[in-house]
Amino acid sequence: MDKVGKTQSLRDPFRELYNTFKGKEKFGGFYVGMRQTAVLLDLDLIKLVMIKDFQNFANRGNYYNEQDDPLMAHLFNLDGQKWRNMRTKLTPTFTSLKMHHMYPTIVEIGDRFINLMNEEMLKARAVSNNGEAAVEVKDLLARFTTDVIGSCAFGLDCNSLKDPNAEFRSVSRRMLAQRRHGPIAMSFMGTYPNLARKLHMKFLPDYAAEFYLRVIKESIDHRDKNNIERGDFLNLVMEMREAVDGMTFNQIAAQCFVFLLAGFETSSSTMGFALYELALNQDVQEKARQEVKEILAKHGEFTYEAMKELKYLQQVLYETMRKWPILPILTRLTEKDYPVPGTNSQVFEAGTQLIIPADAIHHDPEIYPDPEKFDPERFSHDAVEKRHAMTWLPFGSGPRNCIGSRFGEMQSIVGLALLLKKFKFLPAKETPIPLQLNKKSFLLTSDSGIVLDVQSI
Ligand code: HEM
Repeated sequence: MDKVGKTQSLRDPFRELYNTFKGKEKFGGFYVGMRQTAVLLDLDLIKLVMIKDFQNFANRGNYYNEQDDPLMAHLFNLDGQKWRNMRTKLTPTFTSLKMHHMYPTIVEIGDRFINLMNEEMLKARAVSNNGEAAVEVKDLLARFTTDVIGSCAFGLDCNSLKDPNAEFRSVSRRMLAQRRHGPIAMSFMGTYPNLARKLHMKFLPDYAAEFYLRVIKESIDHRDKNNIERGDFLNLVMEMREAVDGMTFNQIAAQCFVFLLAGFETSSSTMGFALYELALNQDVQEKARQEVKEILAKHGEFTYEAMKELKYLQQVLYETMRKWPILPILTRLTEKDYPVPGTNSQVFEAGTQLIIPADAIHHDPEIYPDPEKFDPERFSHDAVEKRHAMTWLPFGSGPRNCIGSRFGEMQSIVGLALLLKKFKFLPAKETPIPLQLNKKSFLLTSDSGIVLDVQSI
């Protein structure tokens, strides 16, 4: 583990551990500081933890300090009854009906995104000396998803597509690139949360907290002053102020913060990985493009129903998320002592941190033969039916899974379909093969963006 952040990324030690002990043990263990940690190696045990015996593993046990760092008391970090109440309140955000309503906005922003991609391609070609138009696509994708989540969830125009240095995008970019603390302080906060809170230790950099709190406050004030009701996420959380157990401004702001952050970063990274794989696998790219063209010709325009018919593109997305799960490991905390079924009286003691090595499972050759191969056929209906339910975990699983999975999937499919219709993606001279990962990030992300040769078709 001490190589993580230096020569290894977070996924690497878990792959090693999984590959060494899988099939021999149901779990492997070590200590992080004073905390007992078990890495689950058995799919049935993972299913028990995430679904069947979920009541005993509902928490993640992440550090947050509500007093000094209020934005971090969000759904991903909350535990216990606070999490349960909040999850119930936020669940209606992405019902089918709401997704249907948001869809035209995503396509509209998508069209602007395509224009921007075109401009960037022309600019790159104009300065190229080898005929390539080498474009860094990941930041463009993040500008697309920032505007989508800003608009769909908050009715905000984040302006990221028009202006690359728009405050919204630049603060988010800086915050994701730099951490407030190094690994020692992070481990201290995880191991001694109560002491860390007494020491007023925060997670978020102050400039980011100030920015997000200001933007969220301005949005709420604007809606209050002008009596605006839009039926979106912001509306939903604003209504919670009036409930008997009403939420404070800081509690609302924390949920807005995590929806903004998770809304753009996860989907844009996933789409970046998808384009990278499509550039290296031209046959897959062509097949996906043909599907997009056929479905669009059939429907005449890119409607919600048309999007739902893009089955092969969905397989491309699922295979991308198998190879490149944005959260390479998932975590749960043991609440009460748990005798591990099928073992010789082994017990997860209360307080044991459990790790589900999603990335390692996704690369197990016994589950996915030739795991480095990018093969969307792995996600045909029949192939999926034959696999254990815990073999694909990009959105986690069970009651604590990703609350925005359907929205993330929808915006990724729309973005990819619009891109494939207009552009062809190829590796550029400076595209690193294999892709280099950012070793300091908790999230799986490429080291220096994703540069591809973009051609119009
Ligand atoms: C491709 C896109 C996305 C990926 C790959 C992704 C992945 C994940 C994963 C792996 C988890 C942890 C699940 C677990 O522990 O079982 C998670 C949780 C979460 N995600 Fe996503 N996510 C995506 C999009 C989104 C979007 C669009 C939103 C909101 C707008 C969102 C909001 C959240 C929140 C709030 C949680 C915490 C849920 C809880 O603890 O109750 N995610 N996500």
